[in-house]
Amino acid sequence: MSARDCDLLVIGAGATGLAAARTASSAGRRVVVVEAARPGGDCTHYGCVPSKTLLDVAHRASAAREGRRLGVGEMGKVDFPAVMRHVHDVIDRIEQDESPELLRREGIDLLTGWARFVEVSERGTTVDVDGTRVRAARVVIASGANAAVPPVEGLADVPYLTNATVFGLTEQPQHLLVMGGGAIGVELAQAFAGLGTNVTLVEGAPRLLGKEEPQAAAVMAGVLTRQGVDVRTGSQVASVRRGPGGGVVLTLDEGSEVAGSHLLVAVGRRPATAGMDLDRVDIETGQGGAVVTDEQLRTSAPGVWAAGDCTTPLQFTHVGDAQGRLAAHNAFARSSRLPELLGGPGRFDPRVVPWVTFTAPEVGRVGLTEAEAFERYGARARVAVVTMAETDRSRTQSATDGYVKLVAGPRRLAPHRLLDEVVGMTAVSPHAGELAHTAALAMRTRMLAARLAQTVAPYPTYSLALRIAAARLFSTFAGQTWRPARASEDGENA
Ligand SMILES: Cc1cc2nc3c(=O)[nH]c(=O)nc-3n(C[C@H](O)[C@H](O)[C@H](O)COP(=O)(O)OP(=O)(O)OC[C@H]3O[C@@H](n4cnc5c(N)ncnc54)[C@H](O)[C@@H]3O)c2cc1C
Ligand SMILES: NC(=O)c1ccc[n+]([C@@H]2O[C@H](COP(=O)([O-])OP(=O)(O)OC[C@H]3O[C@@H](n4cnc5c(N)ncnc54)[C@H](O)[C@@H]3O)[C@@H](O)[C@H]2O)c1
Repeated sequence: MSARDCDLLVIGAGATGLAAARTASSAGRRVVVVEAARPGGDCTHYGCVPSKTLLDVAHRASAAREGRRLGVGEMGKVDFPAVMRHVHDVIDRIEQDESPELLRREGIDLLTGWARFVEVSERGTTVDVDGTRVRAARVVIASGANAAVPPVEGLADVPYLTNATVFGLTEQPQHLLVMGGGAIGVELAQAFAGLGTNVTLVEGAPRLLGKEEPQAAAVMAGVLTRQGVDVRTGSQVASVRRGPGGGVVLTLDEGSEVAGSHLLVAVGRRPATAGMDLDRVDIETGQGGAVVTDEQLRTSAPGVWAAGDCTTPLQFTHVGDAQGRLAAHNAFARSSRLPELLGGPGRFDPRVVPWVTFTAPEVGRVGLTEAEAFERYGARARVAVVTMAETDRSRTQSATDGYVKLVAGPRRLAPHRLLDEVVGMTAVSPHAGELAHTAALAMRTRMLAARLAQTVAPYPTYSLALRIAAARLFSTFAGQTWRPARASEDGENA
């Protein structure tokens, strides 16, 4: 049996593991990364990259078809196999930034195989990788997550797709059934519909995008329906069976049936923590098998940190990247008494994490929803909304679905309206993700919301809608002003 020694062993070469490995190697540590499959993980191969590429093509196809209404000649015919080749070309190009050769040049030793814990002690950790023993002073677990498969009757007996297989399609599905109306379900429903597939989207909860403002979900349900997606909310899939001529038939809990050629299961993601012998070394796991960590990303075992999708409900690449860097930093922190900037340990703060659903329009979000702000501050939380229909940029782009909503809250020690700060933003608009970063910057720096109102935004941009929303927190603009936040989830506010 061969053996290796290193300063840091990272389990998983996804976005999180690579961030940890690169942080430690650039600080001069000897780093080994163990990866069972290919470097890049879900984001590069089965997640962000293929889904955003597919959405981009679908948006182009939809725009080309819509162009007829605006006086542009007929276009937008889709060659599905060529689209999928393009998706894989993009993956291949991005994969080059994570290749084993490049990692080696960065001083990172990539070991292919499956990691299992053998022993953890104050002196270090031993991990087995398909027969090779790796001894490491410190370990970061970054093993990611897999598609959850619900215990629905008959599901195991029919062919179904998940994010791990849907981007491997080479023939266009004629009718795609999507189970789950969260981020994956909504993005891929719009992508396939834009490419010309019939799509039925079945969501068990009363509305789509359950983590977002109800108004955002209502806008997206309207947009998808207009694009031809059959949106069934409040419908649980009770059972699944093969269709008579192939394909799949879903029986919904209210008794109706819906048939399609393909089924995509997109009902959430489960931390990938099985098969690593975590219990053998007393690494605590919690809900759904997630590795339990503290704010410094320490696990219950000495010398072992964990980060990214295997630990957090915030399953995003940028969170994995931030946590991976932090875990590697903390693993070699100079003293627990020093602040992070001077080499002490840092804490992960989940409050100011933006995220984006990359539909058209995008749904960008950071911080609290209106209802969450009401819960925290009561009616002292204030809300200002600008609709896309009143935004000149949206009018010039014929993209008037959606709105920007800014939520402001009082400062604890200076509770005066003029000193309110931004505590949340939801934007449903083109480029909403970019607005989410502006709002995140305002929150991270605890900027006065009034400063956002005072900052000149170029005309005509979507950022101007954010500035006008900020202005409405303090005055009346075009006849509209702020209102106190409400607990109501009735979707009537936007
Ligand atoms: C369809 C889809 C679209 C998405 N779109 C976005 C988006 O637009 N923006 C965004 O921010 N996020 C998006 N996400 C989420 C994002 O992909 C994940 O948050 C991110 O990839 C998590 O990175 P990770 O490194 O923590 O995990 P992973 O990428 O899952 O990497 C974990 C790696 O660990 C390896 N591994 C696991 N166990 C072992 C073991 N015992 N031994 C060796 N190797 C092991 C796995 O093979 C894997 O490569 C999307 C996800 C999906 C599914
Ligand atoms: N743009 C992005 O950043 C992006 C895109 C895709 C995924 N992601 C990440 O991946 C995570 C997982 O995405 P997801 O969409 O799989 O999960 P999700 O948790 O966002 O949504 C799953 C949905 O499935 C529904 N559901 C559960 N069981 C069901 C059933 N039996 N029948 C019908 N509906 C059912 C739930 O009510 C929920 O609305 C996201 O939360 C996000 O962290 C991010």
